Amino acid sequence: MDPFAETTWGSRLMDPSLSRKAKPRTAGLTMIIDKGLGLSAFRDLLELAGDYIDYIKLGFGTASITPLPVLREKLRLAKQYGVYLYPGGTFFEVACAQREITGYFQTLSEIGFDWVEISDGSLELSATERSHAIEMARSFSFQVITEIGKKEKGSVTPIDLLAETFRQDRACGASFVIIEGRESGRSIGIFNASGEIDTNYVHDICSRVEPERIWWECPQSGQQVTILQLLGAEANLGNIPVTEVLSVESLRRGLRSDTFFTFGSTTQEGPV
Ligand SMILES: O=C(O)[C@H](CS(=O)(=O)O)OP(=O)(O)O
Repeated sequence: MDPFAETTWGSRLMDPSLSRKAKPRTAGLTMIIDKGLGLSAFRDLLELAGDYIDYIKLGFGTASITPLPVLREKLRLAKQYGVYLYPGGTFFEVACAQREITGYFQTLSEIGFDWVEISDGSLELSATERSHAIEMARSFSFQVITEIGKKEKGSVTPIDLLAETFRQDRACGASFVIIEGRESGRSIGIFNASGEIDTNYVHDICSRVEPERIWWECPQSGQQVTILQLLGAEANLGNIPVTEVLSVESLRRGLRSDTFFTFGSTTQEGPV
């Protein structure tokens, strides 16, 4: 039970209709990256912050080396807390390189996943191959997230190619499109070598696609602040470290100095 919800001010503070929509939501989504949490830590995380987590990505191909009973329990717990669990895009790319896409989707479906990620960060997929993969995932009844961007250091997707890939992914049935930021958030896509954001590029992207369908991979705290200040509290954020969920939610609600006057305070003038 939230102690603040019991108080007059607290009930207003925590009222989702005033600040944050309750789950399941379609905006202000938070995706976190799980790189190998054990079951106790996973359960703890959901117990503490399940209300603020929309998606959990099992990073890389870790789903395949997690003991199956543990994986199944993670899926069960995630569903119990209204969180969508899905394997990272690299796992799909491994299956792709092995020409095992059908087996990949079949296996994930049998285990009980509902969402998959289609990406080509480490390999080349033609536009036709990419569309085919999305459509095949949809034929297995998966909800699809795609990702745009190469994992190579210094890689930036030209805006025309990004917009066209986005348009095509959505036409094939992708629900959301991730802008690649990796776990580092450096020297890739919207980030320079120091992790600073190219805000012009971000605005260009938003002007060319449906911004509400984008997830911005933002592993670093300063990057989360910048994106939320630029795009608003309802921007979708991804690759959030497991220890940062409450911190990101605090940013969204103006409960941290960085966004205090942007989202938190409704009366910014005059004495308290
Ligand atoms: O989980 C993955 O496969 C990778 C990990 S990272 O973001 O490149 O560090 O992410 P994805 O966005 O799914 O390609």
